[in-house]
Amino acid sequence: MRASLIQLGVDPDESVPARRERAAELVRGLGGSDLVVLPELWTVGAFAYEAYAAEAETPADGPTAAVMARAAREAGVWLHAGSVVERDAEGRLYNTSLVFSPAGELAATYRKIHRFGFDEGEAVLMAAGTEPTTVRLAETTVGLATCYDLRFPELFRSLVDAGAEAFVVPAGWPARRREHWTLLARARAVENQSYVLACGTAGTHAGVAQAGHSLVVDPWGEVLAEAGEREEILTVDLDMARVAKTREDFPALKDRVLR
Ligand SMILES: NC(=O)CCC(=O)C(=O)O
Repeated sequence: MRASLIQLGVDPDESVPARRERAAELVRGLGGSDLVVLPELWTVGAFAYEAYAAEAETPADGPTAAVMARAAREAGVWLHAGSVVERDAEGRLYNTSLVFSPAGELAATYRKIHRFGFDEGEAVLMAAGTEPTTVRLAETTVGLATCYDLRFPELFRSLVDAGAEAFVVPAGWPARRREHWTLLARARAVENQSYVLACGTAGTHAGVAQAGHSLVVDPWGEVLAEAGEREEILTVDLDMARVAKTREDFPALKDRVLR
């Protein structure tokens, strides 16, 4: 599977509609990939809490879904379009990831389960998702997680139990905890003997400098590709047979005692 991660810059001087169109253009340029990934809340900015409500949309037919569905279709790729601020029928907000098929159909959504901010920001403005989610794409079972979820290994283990061979993790991770980002992405890959595709944002929004450093980690924990701090696209060929091979050669997952 050829996967491309778009480490998008979130610049407060660029309007959300302009960024949507720019992201769509980047997706259209990646037509040779099987899967394209965008970061967490790249429209509004993960830390731009005061803008969440104004930018909230519906996952099925909101402005981001419309532009991303078209981009997936025109590029002929599976598109993990990162996450948007979702508003549900009761007015609750969620941090919701959207996955589109190459036909431009919404194939999966995932509401972020672990909200960041302790007693402020996302943790109080958003409701928590409750459903660990996998999606079958390009002959691969992919587990979905978002940013802060990376700190909760039990979520990833539940995704492995549901068949995940790779995890896609869109994020808006701050530069001041970059070491944690890299370490946790590698840990989730090693302990679950799975690929990790972790796609963050670049730039500074709401006064929070973003880490960038999106990375792709193989099931042995090796970093196959890592971005710098600026906007960048990573393209990596993943040998999905390596998941089964790693699990067979070093069968630690079979030695689990606690379930
Ligand atoms: N957007 C986020 O979930 C940020 C997570 C974070 O900053 C951290 O876990 O550290």
